[in-house]
Amino acid sequence: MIKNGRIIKSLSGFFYVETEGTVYQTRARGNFRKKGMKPVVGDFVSFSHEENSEGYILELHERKNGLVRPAIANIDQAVIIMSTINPDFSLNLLDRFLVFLEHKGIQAIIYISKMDLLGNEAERKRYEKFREDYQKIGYEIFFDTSALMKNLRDKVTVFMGQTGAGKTTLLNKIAPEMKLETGEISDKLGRGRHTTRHVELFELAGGLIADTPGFSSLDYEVDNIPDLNEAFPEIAKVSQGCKFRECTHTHEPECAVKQALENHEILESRYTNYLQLLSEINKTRESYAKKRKKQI
Ligand SMILES: Nc1nc2c(ncn2[C@@H]2O[C@H](COP(=O)(O)OP(=O)(O)OP(=O)(O)O)[C@@H](O)[C@H]2O)c(=O)[nH]1
Ligand SMILES: [Zn+2]
Repeated sequence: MIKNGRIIKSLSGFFYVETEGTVYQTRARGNFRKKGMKPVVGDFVSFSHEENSEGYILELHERKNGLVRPAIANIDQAVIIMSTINPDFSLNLLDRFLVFLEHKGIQAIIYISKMDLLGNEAERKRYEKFREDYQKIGYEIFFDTSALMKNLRDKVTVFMGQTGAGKTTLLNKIAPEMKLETGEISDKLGRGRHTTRHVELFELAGGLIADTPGFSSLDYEVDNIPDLNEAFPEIAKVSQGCKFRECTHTHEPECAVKQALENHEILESRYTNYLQLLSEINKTRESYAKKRKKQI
């Protein structure tokens, strides 16, 4: 019998495919590897299933997006967890996460942890202002878990953030009954560099979530993005008014982005981070070009 479903877990060569509330243990047929395709958690697949025997994945359906580490496909959204302190809040890091997600076509949601550690009202106001600014760009920002939870329903969500930002704490708050499992994911699996990653989607708050243990900064490289402009939605929008279509918003005349910056319609920190990323991307390109020249 042939069925369609979604891979919700991959472990030791097996893929666990869920369809209509039942999970089937399957393997991938060898011909996927030959084609350089590998099923990953989140993939929609067709698979064969016979009574009392192992199923086989027959076909991978088209992916809308995917991450390499952890290997997950068809992600609806990512919650970026940033702490106020310990580690210190950084707009630069936040913008890097956002650019990475824009590039991947994954909707970003921002959650600020450790708001309770803020010293006074003035500090809190700064975060309110930051929330206002980023909401204008189009990003949702949450300071508390209950509002965040409502946004997890019917979505496949990944959580990302620096070590110590409070990922595990947040997951435990969202689903206290999962305490053991999140502890298990965080402590035993996928921590070491060379351990095989166990990837799994859990049902949580009416949606599916993937914890992403040991997500390192290398996993969200942003120096290979072909069109940085597009990864900054507010810059992309304004740049339609630039005189030159290929405007990089650095030195060109009649640049609408620089104009918007002057008018305080674009945040200075966003523009600074844009410039920094642009220069990193250009450096990477140059070093590739040099390498290629040497080979020739
Ligand atoms: N006061 C306060 N402490 C928090 C909050 N969230 C997390 N912490 C603390 O911050 C530390 C790190 O939190 P974790 O949840 O382990 O962070 P993590 O992102 O899972 O870190 P890794 O497991 O290293 O990836 C712990 O000591 C938590 O108790 C918060 O909202 N308020
Ligand atoms: Zn421009």
